[in-house]
Amino acid sequence: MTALHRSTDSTVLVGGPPSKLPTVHGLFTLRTYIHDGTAHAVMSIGDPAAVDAPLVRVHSECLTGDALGSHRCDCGDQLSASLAAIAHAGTGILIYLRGHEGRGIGLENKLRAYALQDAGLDTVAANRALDLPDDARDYTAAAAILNDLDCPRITLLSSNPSKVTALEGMGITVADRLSLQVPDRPENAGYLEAKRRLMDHIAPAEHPHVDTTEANTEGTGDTASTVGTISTVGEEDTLAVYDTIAGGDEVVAQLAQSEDGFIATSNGDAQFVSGQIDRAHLHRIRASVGAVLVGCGTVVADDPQLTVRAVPGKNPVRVILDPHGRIPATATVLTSPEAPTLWLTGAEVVPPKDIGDHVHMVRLPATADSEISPATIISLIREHVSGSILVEGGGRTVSSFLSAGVLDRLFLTSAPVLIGNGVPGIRFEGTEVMAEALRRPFRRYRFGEDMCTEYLLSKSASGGSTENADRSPGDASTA
Ligand SMILES: Nc1nc2c(ncn2[C@@H]2O[C@H](COP(=O)(O)OP(=O)(O)OP(=O)(O)O)[C@@H](O)[C@H]2O)c(=O)[nH]1
Ligand SMILES: [Zn+2]
Repeated sequence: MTALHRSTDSTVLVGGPPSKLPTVHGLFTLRTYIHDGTAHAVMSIGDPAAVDAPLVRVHSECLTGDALGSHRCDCGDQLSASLAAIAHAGTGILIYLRGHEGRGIGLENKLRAYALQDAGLDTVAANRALDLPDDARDYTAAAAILNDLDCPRITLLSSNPSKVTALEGMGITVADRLSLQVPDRPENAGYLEAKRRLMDHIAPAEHPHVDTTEANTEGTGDTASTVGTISTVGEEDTLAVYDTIAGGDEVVAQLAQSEDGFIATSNGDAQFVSGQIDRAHLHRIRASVGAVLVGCGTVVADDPQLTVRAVPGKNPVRVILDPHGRIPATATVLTSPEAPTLWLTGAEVVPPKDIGDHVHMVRLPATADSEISPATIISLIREHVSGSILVEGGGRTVSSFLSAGVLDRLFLTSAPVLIGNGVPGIRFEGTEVMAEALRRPFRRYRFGEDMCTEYLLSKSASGGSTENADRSPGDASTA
């Protein structure tokens, strides 16, 4: 890299000296590149020139989204998702293109366009009403910078195919394009929809992209070396585990809890412990199973729909474990026919009169201590539904299935929040000796801010879907 360069279009490109930039995502190197009188900021990690097709984000300046925290657009989310992805990869470049504000029309015009959008126009129509181009951005500087950094072949983080075309038109090879996974926000849903409909932006698949390259290596429980990750980029991969669950007859559990082990506050407020990616993950599991089971406490507290909404897919049969008929007649699972409901109740429970056709009451066997074993419940469900079963909540139900040893797989998501006291997540009678505590092969995924640990509890789960599982620390132990 030199301080003075002639770029491809013979405009002078001047690179400034690198300095350190510690960020929430990690330590980057920052330098400016002045191109045609505009200073662009270039952040990098590692030695991008040394790898084939490093991750590159070519980010268009957006004062409102990047700096002011606006949710009108997805720029701020894309910026931080790309920095996180680059930091996670350990190598990559973010080129922050100044002068691109408002797709090149400048801040003042963008705000004029916003005012028109407030009055009902979409993002393209608003530009046109102002006699401005749909997209006035020029990527010459980005191509020149990439050439100067010796990175003419890249993996581009973007949902915009015309960015790929523009860069390729200037001699950059886009070996791959990855969409960034950013949160769904009601405030920018219309804008994103318009970008997809009118500007050919590609919607990312609504599932996490997994990278388990670091997952679960052999060792002695050294956490640093046993962390696998899901990066939030990418749309090409699904978690292979969803296919395994969909094609099998496993008992899978999922629970999201705070770092200190609670699923809700002491008032029962559970909105929202974990983030959008974990929610998409949960919906993806729902779409992969034949039945989803919750305890009556969850229905009473949350009135869940238990349907598949965040991803495409079929609704599973909803199974409510309610020995004493505690759920109200107004519960969504009883009143809304979007999916069949199996209502597991005691013999004495009288159903409401106008119960919907989608509800099938299944009587639980009478037991001496009124505690029906998880194994009995599973076989009862299997009499009515085939495929895998998801045990979704609450904490008591999931914990009892875990400690009864009937789970094949547990996804336990830990959110970076401390509730202090509240509705407990996983709790079961523990061991006195640490060496006897429950350890199993596991994989870890990063769902944005959340960390999901997938415990491979049964032999079939470990053998079935992970190459690494049988080399893991916990495999030999039992509890
Ligand atoms: N004119 C105009 N510009 C907007 C509007 N909303 C966001 N922008 C600008 O759009 C630019 C970002 O472009 P986007 O279309 O969101 O995304 P992209 O960079 O083309 O594609 P990605 O690489 O997927 O992010 C930024 O400069 C924003 O300031 C709007 O409603 N009108
Ligand atoms: Zn923006």
